Amino acid sequence: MAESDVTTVGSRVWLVKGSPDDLTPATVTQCDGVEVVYQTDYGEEQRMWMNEIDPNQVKPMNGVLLQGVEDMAKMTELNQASILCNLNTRYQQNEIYTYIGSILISVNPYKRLHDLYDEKTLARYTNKDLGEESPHVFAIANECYTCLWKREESQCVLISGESGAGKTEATKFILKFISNISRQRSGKVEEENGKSIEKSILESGPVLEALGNAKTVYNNNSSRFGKFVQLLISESGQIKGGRITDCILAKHRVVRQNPGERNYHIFYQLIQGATPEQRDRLFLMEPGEYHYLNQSGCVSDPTLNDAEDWAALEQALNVIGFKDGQKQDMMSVLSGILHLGNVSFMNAGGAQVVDTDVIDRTSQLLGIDSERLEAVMKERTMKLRGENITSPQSIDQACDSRDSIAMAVYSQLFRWIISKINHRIKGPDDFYFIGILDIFGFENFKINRFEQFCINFANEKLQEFFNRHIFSLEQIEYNKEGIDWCDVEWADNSECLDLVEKNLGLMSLINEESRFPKGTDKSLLNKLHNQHAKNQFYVKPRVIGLEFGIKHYAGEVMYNVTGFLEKNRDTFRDDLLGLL
Ligand SMILES: Nc1ncnc2c1ncn2[C@@H]1O[C@H](COP(=O)(O)OP(=O)(O)OP(=O)(O)O)[C@@H](O)[C@H]1O
Repeated sequence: MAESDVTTVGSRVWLVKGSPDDLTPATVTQCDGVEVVYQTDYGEEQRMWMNEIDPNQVKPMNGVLLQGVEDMAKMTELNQASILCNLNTRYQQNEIYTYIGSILISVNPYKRLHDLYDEKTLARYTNKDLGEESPHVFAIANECYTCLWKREESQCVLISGESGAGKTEATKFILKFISNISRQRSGKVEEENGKSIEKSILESGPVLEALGNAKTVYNNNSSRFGKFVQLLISESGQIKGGRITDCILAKHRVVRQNPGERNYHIFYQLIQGATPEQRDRLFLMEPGEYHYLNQSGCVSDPTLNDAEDWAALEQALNVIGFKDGQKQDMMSVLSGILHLGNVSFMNAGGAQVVDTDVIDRTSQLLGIDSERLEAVMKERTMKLRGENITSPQSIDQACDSRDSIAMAVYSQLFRWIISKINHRIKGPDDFYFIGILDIFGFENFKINRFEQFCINFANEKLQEFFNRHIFSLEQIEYNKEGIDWCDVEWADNSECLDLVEKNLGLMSLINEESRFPKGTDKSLLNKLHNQHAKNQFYVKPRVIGLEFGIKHYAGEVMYNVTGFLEKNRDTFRDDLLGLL
């Protein structure tokens, strides 16, 4: 296509609004010789008299952008507008992947694109140099794989993006590609054993998703934990084993969810998928009858089939090698957690359990003594001069203890399952590995709580790593090799991270206030405001309420401090389990 002018119908142009960098892509939709109508890509219409068109306000779009550019590192005009415009042009052509150098940008199509991940495509990207074929997640996987030998060191794929961007799906495609190439390298003798380890690694996906993913308002299969999957590769190129490292599972979801969101998938899957005998043994009821599932007003999602997913989970557990007894124990613990949530309290000189049958069922399912369980929730025991002093708890405190136990039990179950998977897939560590890091994405809701604070902090850290890797370390390397380069300006987020994690930073103030017996969310907020109001990355709202804000690399997020101290304390409370 020829370079467009700015008045011919169909031409693509940039409309300049305000500063020269503030560009909006638009198309000429009408021109009668007197007036020109521009339709922006964002749905707005702008009219101009032909004789008043200012070349500084309307610019023809560069020809290459009209078709879309596969590698944006090759674009002469590289700014936010041209990047977005190029991604949009390609997206309209069902090209969801675009490179910027060796970085792959993926736009979530939210629909299955024909042939994009089939056998033929797998073959097309195998053993090719990066850039030889059009951009694809398989090309990145292939590059990682071949770099094990080219660079003689382990490789890592870092996947980042906001919640719902497609990180977990990308992780699965990378695993699929590497497992396919590994299979091709298999010698006959090793084939059987290798196949089962590789299958177990692939099947760990549905297990981890059932336990660690949940429906949120952004994504109906949102990861609420981070994972680092390592594939151990042999010198001859086969997957010989793997390792999964999890980080910060959002435990609070087990006991409370925001409106329209759900608890972890596995609870609903168990209820919908259990056989009648299992239902009886586990005292299962409908989701709406459990306090831990009915608070958000959402127990199902039309795009999720819990019964089918339960069947897939059972099959995955079988492939990984979970024994029947272990699966039954897992189900009992899950049902035990649900029943624990239904334990309620009344006031009679301190918290008393309303219905002891619920406690009995819970303790039977969790395999613990019912009197001990009741006592841990009703009473608080402190050691004073070597003596144990017991005092009754209020209803709120008892509910708090109940929820802490539920969260701790769930997180232990999660850990236990990951350790079982790791035991199954462990392999020799004598060559290099390919690591894939997939963590929960950046979030900015109407109301953001402690969970979002932790998630966004993790993403901010990841961004720092990315910046260091792409910009700082690269520039150091250029200097070392005496390569002539001009300074690249990049948004350094280290000061924002200092605000959160340095001495007297937000994190340490939250920890300090959590240890303070008289600390409240309000007193925490005052301390945060007093200490950091002048920090350029901190936002102190003009009207003082319950919020403070952080100017993250991905945008400003306001956090509501309600529950900050309670949730932060919960992270230290796994030791409650030790009491049982
Ligand atoms: N390449 C793709 N093709 C088709 N659909 C996709 C693709 N990537 C993602 N999706 C769709 O988008 C949904 C969200 O993707 P995914 O769960 O991978 O997001 P995420 O970035 O991991 O989110 P979170 O941070 O919340 O875990 C998927 O359930 C799927 O429906």
